[in-house]
Amino acid sequence: MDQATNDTVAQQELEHEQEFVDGVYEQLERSTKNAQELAREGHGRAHLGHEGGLVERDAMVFQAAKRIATLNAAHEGLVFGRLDLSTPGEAPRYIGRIGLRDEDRDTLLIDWRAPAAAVFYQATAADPQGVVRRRVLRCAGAKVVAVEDDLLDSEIETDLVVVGEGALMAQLSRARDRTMHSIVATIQAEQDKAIRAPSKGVVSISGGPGTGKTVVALHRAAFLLYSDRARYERGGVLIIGPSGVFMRYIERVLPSLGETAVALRSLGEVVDGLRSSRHDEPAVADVKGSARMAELMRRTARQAVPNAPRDLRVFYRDDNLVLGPRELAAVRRQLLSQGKRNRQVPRVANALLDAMWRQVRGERGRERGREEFNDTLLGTAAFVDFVLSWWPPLDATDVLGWLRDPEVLGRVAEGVLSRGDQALLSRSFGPVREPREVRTTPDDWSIEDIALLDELRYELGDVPQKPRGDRDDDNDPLAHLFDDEVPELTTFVDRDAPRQNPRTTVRVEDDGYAHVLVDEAQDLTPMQWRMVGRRGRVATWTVVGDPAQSSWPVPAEATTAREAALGDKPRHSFHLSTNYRNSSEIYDFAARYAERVGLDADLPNAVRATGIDPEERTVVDLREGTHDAVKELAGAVEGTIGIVVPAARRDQVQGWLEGWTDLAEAAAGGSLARVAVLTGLETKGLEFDGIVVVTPDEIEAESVTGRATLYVVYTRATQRMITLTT
Ligand SMILES: Nc1ncnc2c1ncn2[C@@H]1O[C@H](COP(=O)(O)OP(=O)(O)OP(=O)(O)O)[C@@H](O)[C@H]1O
Repeated sequence: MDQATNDTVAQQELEHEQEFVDGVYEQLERSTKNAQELAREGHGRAHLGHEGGLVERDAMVFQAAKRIATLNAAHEGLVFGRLDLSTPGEAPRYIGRIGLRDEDRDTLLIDWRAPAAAVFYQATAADPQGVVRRRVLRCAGAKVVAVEDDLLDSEIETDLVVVGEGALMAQLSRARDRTMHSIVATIQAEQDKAIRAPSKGVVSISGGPGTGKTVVALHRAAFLLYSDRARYERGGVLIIGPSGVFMRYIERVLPSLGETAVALRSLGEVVDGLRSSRHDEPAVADVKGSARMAELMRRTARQAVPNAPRDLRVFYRDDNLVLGPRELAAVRRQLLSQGKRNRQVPRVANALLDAMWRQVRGERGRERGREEFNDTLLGTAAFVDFVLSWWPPLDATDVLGWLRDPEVLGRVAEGVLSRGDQALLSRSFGPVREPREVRTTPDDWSIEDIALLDELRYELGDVPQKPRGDRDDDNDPLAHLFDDEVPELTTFVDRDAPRQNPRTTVRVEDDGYAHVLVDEAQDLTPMQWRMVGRRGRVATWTVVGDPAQSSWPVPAEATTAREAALGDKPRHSFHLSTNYRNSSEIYDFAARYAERVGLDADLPNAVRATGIDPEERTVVDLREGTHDAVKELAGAVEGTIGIVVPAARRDQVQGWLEGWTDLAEAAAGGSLARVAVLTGLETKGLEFDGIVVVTPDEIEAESVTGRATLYVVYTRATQRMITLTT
């Protein structure tokens, strides 16, 4: 066929597909209207006047709202695939982001996750699995702009035409914007296997940079929700990634696949009510992340409250009752031997009463009996105040704050941390604060502290919930402490604690999920594995990572913690071997670096060549050199540009960038929005069309794992990379 004929054929195919796609969008409109109608009808049920009507209403409105959300989310690129099969007379199958039936309930569009769509991803020329032609439709909104075909079975006599250059290459060469996109149209066979792996135990997905680990893991989450919706929607799916920037980068993928029932959390946001985006400096982070901190937290959770009263004195009838430090220490030990500290809150008063009752010798006191003794003391303000300040319900943030006192830190760190490590911790926590005067704020905590706080939450336990209904008040002299009628003790937790401390955590028993997906798993510290592990005790897991990109200095310790978190669940491993991100020139450069510095890297195969090698420049003036490099890239690439800098230069370079007005003019759209300044660690998981690496040797020297970080940096660019050395 000559070129003109080729173009005509391609045009005819486009028009033909457009007709089909138009029909699908019309059906989408009808389905949305039907769902809205259902929602309205559901609301009507509430007027039926009986309770069943309300239940029905809730169920109908809920189902309708879910359907409407799915239909709305599916608009962009709704139809993306078509399969022509070798079975004579079988109509082509169209594949979409969601499944759709027409008014006669006949299948119009197959959900990409359905078994009938699997061959779309798995068929190859070597093993066509009954597929003659696979077609990818590229759409802009509802308009079909291109079709890309693969003829898989050339043995079969067919009049099907084949157009396009290949969907994958077209997809890989596109300009990058600030968010990750779904790859439903071009999932590759090895990726598809990991996505559709059965939901048992732990699925680990490994592979070098840019092999699609993140995007595959997200599609797997969507697949699990589709294949076992009741279980995963009810139990929840938790997705953990390294940073807030990364979470924002990936957050659109799942909604674009029609899934919204997923919790996306960075490592600084895993604990409800706490949020941190600040890392400690590497040396401090190494101490805080180490498994030794578990013992330190255990000991801290058992310390006496700083500034708590040291003795309790009450005069009862004829006796002067005194519990001094020794007696109080014995009561403390006895309470702690019965379980977690906060769980003992309802028992504290009784334990103290027991210890004091033993001192009642006077006849008048003995005669009146224990019950009256209890009533009298529980009605005494001094006693109640003592209970509250000696054994208050504790929040993890308060308890971690105790370590600001070097004396407390020295006590709990004895034999666990060296003096040098203790000094690092002290410096990071800052000076002692007056309890209850200067409260801690969320900004006080680093990402590394969040895992310590979680450890403390579990060590402290929850204050038992107020017993309801089945309380045995007669036999439990303290049951009334949990009754609304005794305001002081009850409302301290309910009212004062949340007001003074907006970070009061929810109960630990609410933490579990049905599926936990950990991305960039090679970077979790042992303490973070403990934190994440607690969320997935009964969950199925997907664990994604590349050991060569790890910035944790003691891999063996992290492996042990990871194994403990995953327990004895069965494991299934998948390995991805093609780098879809970097041009082959850029990846060759990165791979050579990895070999040179002795990283044990898993080197994937980069499939896309651009003919442009990365450039290593030596500059006299770094500011000017950076400016010129960014300007050059702004002209050369359409999408995002990353300026990667050592942490110590971040503010400086950010300042330069803000002053470069000529760059804003040069950048497309007259804005610098597509240019970002990041540290090496912050680039984890992200990608940019162009990268300027400012002083790579300084990035490498920044931490003991600086070489792995620099390798990560070298594998972020899709099109162009310039390194600058002075
Ligand atoms: N089958 C595919 N079709 C189109 N694009 C793909 C495919 N697989 C991966 N990509 C693209 O390749 C890029 C890299 O993917 P991703 O970020 O998931 O890789 P990764 O293995 O997690 O990388 P890293 O470990 O380096 O952070 C993304 O832009 C992704 O959309």
